[in-house]
Amino acid sequence: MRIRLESVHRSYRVRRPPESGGRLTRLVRRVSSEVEALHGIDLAIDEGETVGYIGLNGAGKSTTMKLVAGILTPTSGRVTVDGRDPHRHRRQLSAELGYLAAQRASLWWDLPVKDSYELIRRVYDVEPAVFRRRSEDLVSRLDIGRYLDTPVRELSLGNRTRAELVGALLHAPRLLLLDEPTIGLDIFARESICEVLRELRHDTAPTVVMASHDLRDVEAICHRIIMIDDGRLVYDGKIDELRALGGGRRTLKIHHAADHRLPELPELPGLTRIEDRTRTVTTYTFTQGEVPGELLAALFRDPRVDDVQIEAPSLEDLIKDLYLRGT
Ligand SMILES: Nc1ncnc2c1ncn2[C@@H]1O[C@H](COP(=O)(O)OP(=O)(O)OP(=O)(O)O)[C@@H](O)[C@H]1O
Repeated sequence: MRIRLESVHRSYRVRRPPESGGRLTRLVRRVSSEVEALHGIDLAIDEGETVGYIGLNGAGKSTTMKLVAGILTPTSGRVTVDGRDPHRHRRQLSAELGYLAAQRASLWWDLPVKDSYELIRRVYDVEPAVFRRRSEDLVSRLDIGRYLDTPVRELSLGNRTRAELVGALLHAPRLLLLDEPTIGLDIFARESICEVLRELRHDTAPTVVMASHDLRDVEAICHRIIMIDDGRLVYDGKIDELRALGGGRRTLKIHHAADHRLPELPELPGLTRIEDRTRTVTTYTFTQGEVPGELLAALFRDPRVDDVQIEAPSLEDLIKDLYLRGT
């Protein structure tokens, strides 16, 4: 499905104790004010794209997801999904939408997992044979077969999230909104979820928007990153383009004996010592091609140097840079 946001603003009205006044007044009186969560967001996501929507706490990610799902309406501006207002056409949209959010349970809390799935089948009118094939496949890939008779409320967070993901995919949605799908999960739960999401691309290829703090998941699933900060868009591009922003930048990490004084590295353009050095690791950044081979050879020959690593910056480093530059 195609998502468009045009100059979208969204604010919330909040009621707070007044700034001034005695303790009693502050206890009982409330004044209204507005919190602006989104300040004019423009974005376009096309059919079948997999987008990581990232931002710090309170940046406006969940607000955007709720606008796209039609749960909220913008204060001003326009949101459309396949050309339609998702709030006004919420019923039609729900047939095409899978929405998974840590704070929003879709399965029935007191029912065994398999009964919730049967209810979903009926709500979305999925043909029994198609439903059986799809549910067996998802249940086995997410490894939750042994919990099908367990009420949802008794599941651990990891198993509940896996069960919720099956529930969100049973009707083969064309749009999948994932709000922090792997938060608090162990490595096995995260990996099985990421694998299923990755395979979707070759299967039903829905449009996927995943809000996440976890860049490993975003890297594993998404081809594009949209980054917001304090309700404003600060980056929109392919992950490969973001990596290219790092250019030939590399880090040189020298692992050495505690407090070993390294020979002074020559003053080279672009070779910068990083100040977070520990007693056993000293780090520099440099531009590829600007650290001479003989310097590396000298480091390798030094008996008190244990290891020398040259690395491209991680996605996390590049994103930190973007925040520092953009704010
Ligand atoms: N129901 C609400 N009432 C009042 N303010 C709200 C409400 N929901 C969100 N906000 C405010 O809007 C801003 C954006 O919140 P939002 O939940 O969209 O951010 P987020 O990027 O999803 O954050 P997080 O990563 O912490 O989940 C924050 O300042 C938040 O406090």
